[in-house]
Amino acid sequence: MLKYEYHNLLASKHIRSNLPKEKVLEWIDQVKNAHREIMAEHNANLLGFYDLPDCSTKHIDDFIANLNPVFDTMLVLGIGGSALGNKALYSALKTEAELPRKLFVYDNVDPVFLYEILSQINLEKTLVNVITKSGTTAETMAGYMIVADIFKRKFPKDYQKRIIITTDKEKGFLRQVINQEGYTGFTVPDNVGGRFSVLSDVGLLSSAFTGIDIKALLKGAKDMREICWNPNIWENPAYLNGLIHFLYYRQGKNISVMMPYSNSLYDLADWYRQLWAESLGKRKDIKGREIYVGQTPVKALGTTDQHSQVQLYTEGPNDKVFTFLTVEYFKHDYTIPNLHPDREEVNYLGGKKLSELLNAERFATEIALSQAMRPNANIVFPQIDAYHLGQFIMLYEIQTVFTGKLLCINPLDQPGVEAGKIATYALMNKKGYDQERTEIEQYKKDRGLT
Ligand SMILES: O=P(O)(O)OC[C@H]1O[C@](O)(CO)[C@@H](O)[C@@H]1O
Repeated sequence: MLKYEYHNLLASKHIRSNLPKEKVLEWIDQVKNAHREIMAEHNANLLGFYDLPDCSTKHIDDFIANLNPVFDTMLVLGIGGSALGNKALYSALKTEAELPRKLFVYDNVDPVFLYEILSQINLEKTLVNVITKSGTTAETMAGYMIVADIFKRKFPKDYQKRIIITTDKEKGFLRQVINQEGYTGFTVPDNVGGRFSVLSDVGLLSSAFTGIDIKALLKGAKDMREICWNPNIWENPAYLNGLIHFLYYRQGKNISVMMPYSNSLYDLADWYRQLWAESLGKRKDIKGREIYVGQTPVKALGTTDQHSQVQLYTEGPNDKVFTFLTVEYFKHDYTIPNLHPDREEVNYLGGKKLSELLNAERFATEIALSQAMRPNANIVFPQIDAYHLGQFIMLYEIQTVFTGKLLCINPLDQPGVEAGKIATYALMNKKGYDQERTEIEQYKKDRGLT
């Protein structure tokens, strides 16, 4: 299992913090309530992500088994929850698991980024996967229309076999496109929100395509879920970590830094950023009262950011909780040769493994932060594989929903994203947004922009 090391989160002789174990214990009743609410919502079928590890993957296995072997690349067009999990899994495993097929994810509308991707892939060998739960997201729609147009022109006879679409099972424009064009369709379950959907078809299909062991991924998630059903916080890392982050947040630690000591896990921190930010950053509580809550997630990379961020982390405002991601075993490693045995400046490194240096530096940063009274946790991956990634995903999904309960907000919605989407529609002349367009024109006038 992943190891969750939380000793540097609680006050001790090493961490002078305002969070002794006794303070955590004062919250046991609220934890029980939150647990009861989560169980009730799960029983009412509202928390679909809990059940994803039990779902059959036969449709994915069959699709991959029958796929034209010419395909060696998948291009995902999606954004947010329809992209970040796919990227995180692929980046984590592409080298460690020596994946046989490639994945590109176009999750922006930056034209140069699209050009870059299209100039690197062989269209003949590329399967396009358009992923959007709502089927309306402007960024994904724009990418879809450009790429589908290219494919239709280049492969007029069989473009339908080169594009697949993952979207709601009934709703939305793209479901109609699937039916009209004859594309193969995959489904984002109703009761699974975008940022919780990586273990559904959204993330499983691209993973299975690239060669990731999706059974192991789901098994990891399932094993972590078993642990995290437990209302006892000392045996439930999702609840304990959620509670501690919540209590620190109440003490003014507004920032949660996730710092993998592994380039392969850096995109996993990006996946976490969306999960934590979109789920917990809320203006209103569940009763509709304005509360403006949320802890800002930040990603940092060890050791790289030791030489960029750690000065701030140790001596700047004490407003952060840190989470290291550590890897015990790296499949590919190097021994540093003792190139200058008589030079003290470097001979201490000779004969050591790079992974040994990496993990020593991780531990050194833990010590430095602890000495500076900065609470920090460590999540240890015995190795980077699908099984442990599945555990990590389930751990953080449960932690996020649980923390949302403690904050008395709805961790499953994202009303704040709507304002930007509506303004974009108005600016791009989408039908039905005349009122907003008029307001924007006025705004531009007031700012002297017209
Ligand atoms: O899968 P969709 O519907 O295209 O949404 C993409 C992303 O956009 C959001 O709705 C808002 O950013 C996210 O919650 C979601 O993951």
